[in-house]
Amino acid sequence: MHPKALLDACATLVARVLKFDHPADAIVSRFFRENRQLGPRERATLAETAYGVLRKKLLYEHLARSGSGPRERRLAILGFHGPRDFLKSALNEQERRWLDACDGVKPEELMAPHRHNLPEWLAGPLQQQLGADFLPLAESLMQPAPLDLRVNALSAKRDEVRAALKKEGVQAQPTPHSPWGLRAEGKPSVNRLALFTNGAIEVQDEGSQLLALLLDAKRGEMVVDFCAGAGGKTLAVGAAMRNTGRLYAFDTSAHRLDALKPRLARSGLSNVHPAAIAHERDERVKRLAGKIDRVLVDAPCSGLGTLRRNPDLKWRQTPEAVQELVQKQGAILQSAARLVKPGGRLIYATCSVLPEENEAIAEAFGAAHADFRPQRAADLLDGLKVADAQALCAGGEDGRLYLRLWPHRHGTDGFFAAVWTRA
Ligand SMILES: C[S@@+](CC[C@H](N)C(=O)[O-])C[C@H]1O[C@@H](n2cnc3c(N)ncnc32)[C@H](O)[C@@H]1O
Repeated sequence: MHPKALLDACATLVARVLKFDHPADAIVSRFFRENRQLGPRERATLAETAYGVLRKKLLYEHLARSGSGPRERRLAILGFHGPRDFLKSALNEQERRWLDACDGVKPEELMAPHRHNLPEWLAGPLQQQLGADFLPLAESLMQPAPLDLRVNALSAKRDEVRAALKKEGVQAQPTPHSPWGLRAEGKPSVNRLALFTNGAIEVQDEGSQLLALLLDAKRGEMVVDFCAGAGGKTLAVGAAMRNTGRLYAFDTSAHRLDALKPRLARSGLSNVHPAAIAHERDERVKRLAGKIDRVLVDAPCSGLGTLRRNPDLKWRQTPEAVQELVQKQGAILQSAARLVKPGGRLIYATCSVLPEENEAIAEAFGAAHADFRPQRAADLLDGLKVADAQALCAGGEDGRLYLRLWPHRHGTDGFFAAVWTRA
């Protein structure tokens, strides 16, 4: 495709994602369906340009004020993902001069919002929470996430999968903490590999893998993944159970559970029982009360720990929506807790970085449920031989209570988990 035509297409896509009427990934997929002639490289440029603009929206809007021509075109130029020479061949002389001037702006000359690129309602609390670590977090949230894979412990060994990937031209390193993880170099498309279609690998952030590991579900147990969605964690838990016992995958969205089915078929698991529930107090939940060994509540949340993958979320979320989620999270955790049998384990997890969706929910639950004893996540991870477990945790008197993962510290999405045992 000619550079000029590609830049025009980028500007069109940027205009669409900036409407925020749908999630950015859905808008990008739709754009590709409408433009089937686009090759893989062009698609990568288009998607990364749109995501680049979402990641640095405040900075680019600030710089775009000084340019000329349509605003979306200026934003697409600033966020363009590709060689500078290629981009410049699509620009007129005036645009080239303007881009050079923009490239010359030094970070120290910028105002804080143009450096962190977060909405004020989010920047303030994060700054308060993190202090000097705020800017490193903001910077890490503007980077694309690496491609993490989870090796299906039921059917494959990590070293063998790593060697097989290498033969396919995919270089991958073992993830630092998850025993099931491989971090691929670059952005290889793994979906067409036999390793993927035969269920030996799934795409899953290392942080998600650690949540499933923390549940430590054993052979033959009764386990509930209360908010299973498309089953990312369900699949990891089912494999950890060695395809024995019974693993219920609940979710209120039948549509999301449908997406679990082909993944289940690939995985070779037959111990998973997906079930759509009407709400967290569904009859099915009541029938299983007090019978379950391990319950994972991967609660619906703001998703603000996943901004590397979903940069549009920072512009689409609102403080009001977070408050609604907080109510929901408390209610779901309380209902799901009823399932746990005496001696059983309960985990509350989110992929948010906000204390109100994390520690506050865990503390309120703990205060109201004396029969649930908090467990130190770091002790459990040590027991599972996870390297540097202490460094992955925070909270409690000794900083070992909660799993607390951060992109700038751990290279994962932002995750939180609290663990209890029922007395
Ligand atoms: C964070 S996502 C789950 C992601 C999934 N565990 C995974 O690893 O891929 C939260 C899920 O909670 C579901 N959900 C929302 N309200 C719920 C409720 N009241 N009871 C159960 N699930 C609910 C949503 O449909 C969504 O799929």
